[in-house]
Amino acid sequence: MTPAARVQTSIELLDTIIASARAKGAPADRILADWFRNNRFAGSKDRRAIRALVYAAIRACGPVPASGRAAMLRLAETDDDIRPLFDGSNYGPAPIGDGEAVAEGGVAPAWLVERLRGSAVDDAEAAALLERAPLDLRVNTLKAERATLTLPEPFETTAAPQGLRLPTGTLVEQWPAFREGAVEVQDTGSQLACAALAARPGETVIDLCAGGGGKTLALAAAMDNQGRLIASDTDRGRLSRLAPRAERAGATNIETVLLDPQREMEALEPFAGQADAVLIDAPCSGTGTWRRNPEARWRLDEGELARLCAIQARLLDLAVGLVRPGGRIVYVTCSLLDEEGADQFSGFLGRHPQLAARELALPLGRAHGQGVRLSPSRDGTDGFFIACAG
Ligand SMILES: C[S@@+](CC[C@H](N)C(=O)[O-])C[C@H]1O[C@@H](n2cnc3c(N)ncnc32)[C@H](O)[C@@H]1O
Repeated sequence: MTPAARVQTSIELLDTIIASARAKGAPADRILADWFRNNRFAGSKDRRAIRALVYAAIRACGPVPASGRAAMLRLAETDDDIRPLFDGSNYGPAPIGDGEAVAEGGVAPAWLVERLRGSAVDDAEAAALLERAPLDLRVNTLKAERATLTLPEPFETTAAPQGLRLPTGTLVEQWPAFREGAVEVQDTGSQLACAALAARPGETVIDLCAGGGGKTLALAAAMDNQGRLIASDTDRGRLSRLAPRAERAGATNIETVLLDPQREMEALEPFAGQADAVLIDAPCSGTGTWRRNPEARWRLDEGELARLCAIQARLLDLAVGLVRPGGRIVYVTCSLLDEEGADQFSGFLGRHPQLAARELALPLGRAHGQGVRLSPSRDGTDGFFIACAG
């Protein structure tokens, strides 16, 4: 493909991604993967270039752009290589017309920028939410140790006890160490969220929103496979991905429990008052993960945010009935919005005066409200709010 044809293809893909974001349909990654599968004439260099163009255009536009072309024109304002490719050549984009609409730039839609400012996220911190994330790994101590592990490519260690960092795009899935379960892909912030729970061998631990089990596997390793680790979620599809991952990781103490939304306690009743620790990795807006998923800014609206906040509050209250006296509840969101983090947690403590915030000794982050905030600009991790009550 010519460079101009790559730009035009990216514009058309952006049109599909924009329509899908408005309709809450397939995510950008899936749309790209489908296009690559159905258009084999695009070679690996074309695919790489198109992916880079599409994601750079998504990052360049704050609010949802009117069209893929307007989004690409926004990117062209900061990338001098793109503008000359609007040359009307075969398969390339038409020349730029006088006064043609250019999409709005910025970090996010205006209402969301306001909410971030109101959550003490300054402009530099907000901009860092859109930088490209490195690739972080966690060494799985059920199979290996960071100090002695050898890998095919050089790596740095991170502040997480078993964290490694490699350049974005490293193809770790092909490494024997990955296939054998010695390493897992996991952001350093996520690793620290697990460390905050300080799960110990022999304990009863509930990972209430386990999803595909990214954090469950880290908890199993911290527990050295000893004790009970209950992984629950309302999403059957996500939860079903946990078993093969656990097998690969050599994690043997995990029990999965599928929850009925609104009636979660029915399936969790056997564990009422039993848990030493409950991790709530709550569903949230994901503002802290825009580095990986910049298009999420276009999918969120105020109604959805309010809906997520209501679920978070309900899950926090529910966890109180699961912990034994003296047990601990760790609340985590990958968001920098206070309504999902510091304010949500304070509201929770206000409703449960028998509980108090417990101090977290994490190697990164800074105190925020009654918990800790991790941010891409200061900590080099995804954005998180993490707090512990007991
Ligand atoms: C942030 S994700 C969890 C990610 C997961 N812990 C990991 O590390 O890979 C939030 C999860 O909460 C789940 N969820 C949503 N509503 C829930 C509810 N009412 N009870 C339990 N889980 C819920 C979602 O299905 C989603 O998997």
